[in-house]
Amino acid sequence: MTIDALFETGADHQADAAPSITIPRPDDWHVHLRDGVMLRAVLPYTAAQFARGVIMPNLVPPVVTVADAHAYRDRILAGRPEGSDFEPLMTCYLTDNTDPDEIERGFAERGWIAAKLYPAGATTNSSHGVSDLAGLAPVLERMEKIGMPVLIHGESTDPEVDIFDREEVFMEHTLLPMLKRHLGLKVVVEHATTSGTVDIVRAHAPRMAATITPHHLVINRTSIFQGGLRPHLYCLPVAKRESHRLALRRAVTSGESCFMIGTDSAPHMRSAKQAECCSAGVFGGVTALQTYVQVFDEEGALDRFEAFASLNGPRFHGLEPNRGTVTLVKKPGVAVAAVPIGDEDIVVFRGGETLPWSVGGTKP
Ligand SMILES: NC(=O)N[C@@H](CC(=O)O)C(=O)O
Repeated sequence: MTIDALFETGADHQADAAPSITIPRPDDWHVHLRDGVMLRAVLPYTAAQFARGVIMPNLVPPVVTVADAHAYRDRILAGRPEGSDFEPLMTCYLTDNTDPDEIERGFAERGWIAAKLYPAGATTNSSHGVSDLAGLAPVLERMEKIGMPVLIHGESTDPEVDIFDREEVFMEHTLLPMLKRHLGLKVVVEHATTSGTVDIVRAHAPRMAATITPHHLVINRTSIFQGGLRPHLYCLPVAKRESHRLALRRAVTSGESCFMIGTDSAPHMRSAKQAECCSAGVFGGVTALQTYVQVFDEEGALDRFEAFASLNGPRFHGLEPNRGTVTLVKKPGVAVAAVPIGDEDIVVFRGGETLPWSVGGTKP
């Protein structure tokens, strides 16, 4: 990593004068690319920011077989912009009927690198998820044996549980017992949102890790209601109170290897967000790196950005870091406000706002 802080003055040198940071190209360890026209609309943004992406399998119908994963991977590769070398890392969607042999076959063939566990009904397109966690034990045992990580959407689906407590209840009642039952299982808690979760992850590292989104580092639950209801800030797990946001910022900037990028970029059409019943998901793929690096800058931790962005994820998954580099520049920039799709569009998280950091050049 190099940090260039050339505080030259003079208009001619304005671009060169901006502080910048160059790191190995980062990966997005949690991204929803969808399919069809939406895939083709959003993929260029993720491919511009990240070298690889762990592709969430919650399509309709979900990615459950090795054949499904191969076919979806081919559609992603075909949807890449000209010249892009973006590499999709596939996942499979666990259900009550998942066959441990199919899981192992996909992992051995590198058809997928991990399996995603959605408790049934927890979030968008999770109705085929796992309703009987005890019944999943043979699958988790197999994954433990072959060293295949499970990526967990960690929220209780009990409708009696307050929505702001669902992650905490899941951790206490489901995740901690699961970790005890499967002592060798590699686990990623996806989109961690609470201080309790990051403490649990720390306590179980290195076999455990967490992805943390850009939006959970910059918004809290009050943001969702600031001046009125903000549907484009609604996602699951829902943002928590300020003390949790601050704990997440401490976690990502701590330098600990168990925290990694995972944008949870989750595009929904504007009409699905600005609706009587708003879909859950924040479309953060366009402004992810600008947001993460801003947070590290604000926390005085730019020297730790490389580990979080580019090294921790590959290390957890047993992959090499990327060879190319990306340069981020402390130069104000404005991302597109929305990405058009036919007659509609998808609203971009922090799109249209002046952000203090911009993405500079990428070297393959
Ligand atoms: N994060 C979200 O709010 N939504 C995701 C699903 C998920 O990861 O929970 C989506 O697919 O839209």
